[in-house]
Amino acid sequence: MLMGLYTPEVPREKQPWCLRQTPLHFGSSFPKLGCLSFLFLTRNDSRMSTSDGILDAFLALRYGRLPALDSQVLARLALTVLVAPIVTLFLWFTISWVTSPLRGYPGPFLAGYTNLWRLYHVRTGKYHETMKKLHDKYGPVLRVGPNLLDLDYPELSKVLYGTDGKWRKTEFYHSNSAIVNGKITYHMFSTTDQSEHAQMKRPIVKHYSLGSVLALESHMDNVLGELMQQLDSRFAKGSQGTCDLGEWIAFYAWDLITSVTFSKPFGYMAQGHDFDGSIATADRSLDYFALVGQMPWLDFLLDKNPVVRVGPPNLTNVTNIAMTSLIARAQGQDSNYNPKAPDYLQHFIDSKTTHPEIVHDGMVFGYLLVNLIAGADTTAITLRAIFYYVLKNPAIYSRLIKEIRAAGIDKSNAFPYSQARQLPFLEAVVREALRIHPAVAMPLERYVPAEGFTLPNGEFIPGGAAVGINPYIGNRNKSVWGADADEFKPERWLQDGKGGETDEAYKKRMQKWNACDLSFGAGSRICLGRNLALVETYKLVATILNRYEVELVDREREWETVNSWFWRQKGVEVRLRSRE
Ligand code: HEM
Repeated sequence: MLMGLYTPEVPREKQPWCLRQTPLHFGSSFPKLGCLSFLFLTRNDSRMSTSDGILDAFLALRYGRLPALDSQVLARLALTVLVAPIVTLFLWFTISWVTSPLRGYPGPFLAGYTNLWRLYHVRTGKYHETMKKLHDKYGPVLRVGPNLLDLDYPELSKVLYGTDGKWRKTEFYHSNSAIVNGKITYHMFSTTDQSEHAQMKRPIVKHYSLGSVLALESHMDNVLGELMQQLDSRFAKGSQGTCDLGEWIAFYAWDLITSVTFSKPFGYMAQGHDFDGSIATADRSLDYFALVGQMPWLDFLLDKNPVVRVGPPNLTNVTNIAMTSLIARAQGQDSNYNPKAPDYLQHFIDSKTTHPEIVHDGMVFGYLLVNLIAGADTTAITLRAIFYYVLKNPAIYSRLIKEIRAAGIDKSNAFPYSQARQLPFLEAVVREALRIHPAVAMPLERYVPAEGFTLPNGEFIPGGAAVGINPYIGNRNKSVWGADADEFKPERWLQDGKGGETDEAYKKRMQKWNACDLSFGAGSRICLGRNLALVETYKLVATILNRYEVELVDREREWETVNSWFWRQKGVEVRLRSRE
């Protein structure tokens, strides 16, 4: 019977979308199983046997002929219609579980049985911690879903996240999409189609190179100027209240991304709060994305259904700003724009001319939204992690201050990137903060290519199974980073003078670590904005610490973190004093 239900001849990618979300070997059998459950539930009724009652009901539907059903039969039919889906689901999950090729992989029983298990753990906001404990218990390969393995093999990053595009993103990413002209439209981050992705990326990728990002430095300096002015007047001079630096970092990151994108800050720093609620709404959207991604078909029920839209919340103001800026610029009426200081909007509009066969207005709009949605919170998370860990460790703080102050940059100016980038301890701090607190802390899911894959421990994963490395797990793997992998130790990124590490050995170690560090992802889907994020980060940290003495209000207090794909934090409260 099982063989009859299984239809391996239908290629997985040709199966209906919702069935592709199911355990890989059993997906197309769901409707057959449903019919079987229905027949099973109706089998013993003397008055509505499978051969008469169901036939009658079928004829009624097909030819409009009313069957001769009495009330008992109708009650039985109604009950069956209600119970059949439940029985079907139960059978479906059970048979899938029993016959799954991933069945031998270790993990909690429920995880292998249903994705609801993962959905529950994502909902707690502590997904990464649970997974870390489970890896400690079960080892490097952990079954976290009927068709998903979480791998603690950071050395496989180059394979899973290669440049050949063979390991396709899973449908986890699909809910980050919109319906445009009646069609679901994905953007560069959410498309799982590698050729569509390459086509989207080609026209704009050069604008994210380090050289292009540095051409935006004047925008960044303006934003830093505004930040210093606000921090001076609100916290560092006069009545000295405490400053929620974590919150101000978010204002900075959002104002900066809109400045480099539209030549106009959102205005969070000027107003001193999330005045339009967009920052909070972005958090809610991420909550939706992280949850629904565990069972992607939910997005069709909650967001893409034609009747009532339930979620995620709309980023109305963000989309409005993108739309009005695009229209004003296209009509030559954008008073914020200075042609001598180009911005992303101009680059995107120009790409319509350089790549007319690919780029249209809808894509320009998509590029703008990706910049705003992917570029602000991620950078803010990294900056918060830097300040939190540095301020918690007085020795690290002193060493960093000494290095920054020795550069001799006037404290009333924004720190130039060219100078900040030459500070080795600052670099070590940035890299360590990205390692210990990656902005993305859930697995970067990919499908194993058709031929399958053999793990370093010799186990084989069949093609079509989903796997992922979670940057949080990989970045704390003790065999790569050492026994102290859970500690914040920037020195680990420097050449070990005391241990007598040779230049050659240091170079080799860095090569290995660079290949294992997934803080920005890797390969063809590596973070597009990493240069922008790093330039922003170096400049902000150096500027603030050059200008102010900063201390945590309570060095013993832990911050609060919530993991919704982005691992965001709350509570970096500081006192600021302008340096003499
Ligand atoms: C410190 C800050 C940042 C961190 C830690 C970060 C992290 C990441 C990670 C881990 C991915 C890979 C996701 C995956 O493979 O599933 C990613 C992708 C991406 N990031 Fe970032 N990001 C940061 C800043 C930015 C900025 C500033 C931008 C844009 C302005 C940006 C745009 C993107 C885009 C477009 C993708 C998708 C790339 C693709 O699929 O081709 N990110 N980021």
